[in-house]
Amino acid sequence: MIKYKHEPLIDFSVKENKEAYEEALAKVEAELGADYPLIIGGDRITTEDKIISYNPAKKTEVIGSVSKASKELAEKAMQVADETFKTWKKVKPEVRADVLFKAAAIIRRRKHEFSALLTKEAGKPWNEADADTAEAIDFLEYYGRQMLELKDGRKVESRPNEFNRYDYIPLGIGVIISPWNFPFAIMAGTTVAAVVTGNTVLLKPASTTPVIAYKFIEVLEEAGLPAGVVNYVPGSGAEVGDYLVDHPKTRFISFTGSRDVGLRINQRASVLNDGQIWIKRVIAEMGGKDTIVVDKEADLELAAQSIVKSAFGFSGQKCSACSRAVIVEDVYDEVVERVTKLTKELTVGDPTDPSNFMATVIDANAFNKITEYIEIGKGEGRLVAGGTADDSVGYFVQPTVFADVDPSARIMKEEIFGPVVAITKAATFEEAIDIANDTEYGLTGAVITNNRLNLEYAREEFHVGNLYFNRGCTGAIVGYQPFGGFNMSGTDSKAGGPDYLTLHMQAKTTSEAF
Ligand SMILES: NC(=O)c1ccc[n+]([C@@H]2O[C@H](COP(=O)([O-])OP(=O)(O)OC[C@H]3O[C@@H](n4cnc5c(N)ncnc54)[C@H](O)[C@@H]3O)[C@@H](O)[C@H]2O)c1
Ligand SMILES: N[C@@H](CCC=O)C(=O)O
Repeated sequence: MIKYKHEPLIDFSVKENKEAYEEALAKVEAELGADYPLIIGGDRITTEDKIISYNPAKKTEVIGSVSKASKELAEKAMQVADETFKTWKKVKPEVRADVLFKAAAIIRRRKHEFSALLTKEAGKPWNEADADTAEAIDFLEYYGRQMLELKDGRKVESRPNEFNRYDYIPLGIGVIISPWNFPFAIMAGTTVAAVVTGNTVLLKPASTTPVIAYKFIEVLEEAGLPAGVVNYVPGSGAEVGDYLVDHPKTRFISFTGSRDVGLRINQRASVLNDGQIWIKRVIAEMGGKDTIVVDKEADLELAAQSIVKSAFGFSGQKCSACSRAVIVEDVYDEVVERVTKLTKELTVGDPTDPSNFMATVIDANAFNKITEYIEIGKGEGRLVAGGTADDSVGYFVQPTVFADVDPSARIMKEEIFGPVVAITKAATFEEAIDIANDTEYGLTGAVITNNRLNLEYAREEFHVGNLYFNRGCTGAIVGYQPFGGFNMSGTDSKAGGPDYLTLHMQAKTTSEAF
C-alpha cells in the first residue's frame, strides 16, 4: 500500500491545466438544468416536489432540479439502510476500504469535472473548488488506510490461559447531514467515514448544493458500493432532518453546519423514542469566530497577507475563516493599512473567470444576513474597505474590513460567515490572546510572531482546536492537520485525524479462557 500523501493542488498558471478546467466547465454547463432523483436502495425515485439548485453567481441559472424526500420516502430509506446493514457490516474492512480507494481513483481521473461543478453550484473560484475536490480525494484515501489500521482492533494484554481481544464493530445506521460550503469534501468525508467502518447511511446534503452530492453517489456506485449502503435523501432540514434525527433506528448522526442546527440536533438526539434501544451518538462540527493575532515582533507583510487570504478566501464562507484580527498596538496602524490596501486590490466577479479572487456568497439568505452585519459593523467600527454589495445578477458582497472595533462588538462575537473581518487593537500579546479567546467558539486561530516565547504562550493559552503559527487560519489538510473545534464549535471530532473513524464504531472486548 502506497503511503498516504495529500492530493496536490492544481497550478492553473500552466496552460494545459487552465484549458482542462475550461473544458470541464463547458461539460458542466452543457448538463445544467438536469433532473436528479433520490436514490434509495439503488432505486432512482423521482418526486413532484423538487429542490432547485441555482448558480449563486447567476441567480436564475438552474444547476439542477433534485427530487425532495418526504417523510414517507425517508422512512423507506431507513428500512433499506436497516436491511442493508445486516450484510454490509459483515463485509471485510479491506473490501470496504477498496471501495474508497477506487472512488478516489475515479474522482482523480475526472477531477476538473467535479471542481467545475463546484464553481457553478457553490460559486467556488477555481483554486477553492480544486481544493475542495482534492480534500474529498484525501478523505477517501486517508479513511481507507485508517480502516486497514483498525481492522484487527487494538492490542490489549492477556494473562496465561486467556486470550483477550479488543475489536471495533460498526454502530448501525448513520444519518449524515452536510453543509454547502465544502459541498464535496465534507459531504464525501463524513459519508465514507461511516461507510468504511461498516455502517449504512442516509445522506441529507445541504439544499443549496445537492447536485455534487448526487454525482458523488454515482462515483460510489461505480466504485462497487452495494445498493442501500448509502441512500441519497435530499430534503428540508426541518422536515426530513428532524424525522431522521428523531428516528428510533438512527444509531448516530454526523452533522456539520451551524451552531443552532447542531444544538437542535444534539438536543433531539438525546430524546429516547419508542422502540429505540441505544443512546444516539452525535458528531457535530459547528461554527467558528476565528482570529488571527499579530504580535509586535512579526513579519507584518505575512500578517496582512494571512489576514486577507483567510478572511476572504471563498468569500469568508469557511468555518475556519479569519473573521477577527487582533493586533498589538505597536504595529496596529501599519497592519491595518496593509490589510486595507490588499483588500482593495482583490478582484470580485463570476467564479468561472479565473482572474477573480473572490466570487459570491451562497444565496439570498446569506446575502441578506451578511449585508445586515455590514450595516451593524458601520455602527461598531471604522469601515476601511468594502461595505457594498450587489445582488442584481448574483450574490456579490465586496470584501469588507472594519478597523477599531471594540472586542465586545457584535461583529467581533457573532459568526457572520461572509467576507467581513473586524480588527481590534490590544495593548500586549497576552491581552490579544485574551481577546481571541473571548468567544463561545473555539475552532481555528493563528498567531503571527517571531517571538518564540509568545508562540509557546499561545500554544498553551489560545483555546482553539486548530492553531496555526506564522500562516493563515484556513486550509487544514486531511491527515496532516486533523480538523475540529472546542466549545460551541462542536464535538472536536477531528475530521481527517487518527481518532475520527473510531467515533463511527463501538469497541467489543472478548476474553476466552483456556
Ligand atoms: N466545524 C466544521 O468543520 C464546519 C465545516 C463547515 C461548515 N461549518 C459551519 O456550517 C455553517 C454553514 O453551513 P450551513 O449554512 O449549511 O449550516 P446549516 O446548519 O444551516 O445546515 C447544515 C445542514 O443541516 C441541515 N439542517 C437544517 N436544519 C436542520 C434540522 N432541523 N435537522 C436536521 N438538519 C437540518 C441543512 O439542510 C444542511 O444540510 C457555518 O456555521 C459553518 O461555520 C462548520
Ligand atoms: N477544513 C477547512 C474548513 C472547513 C469549514 O468550513 C479549513 O481548514 O479551512
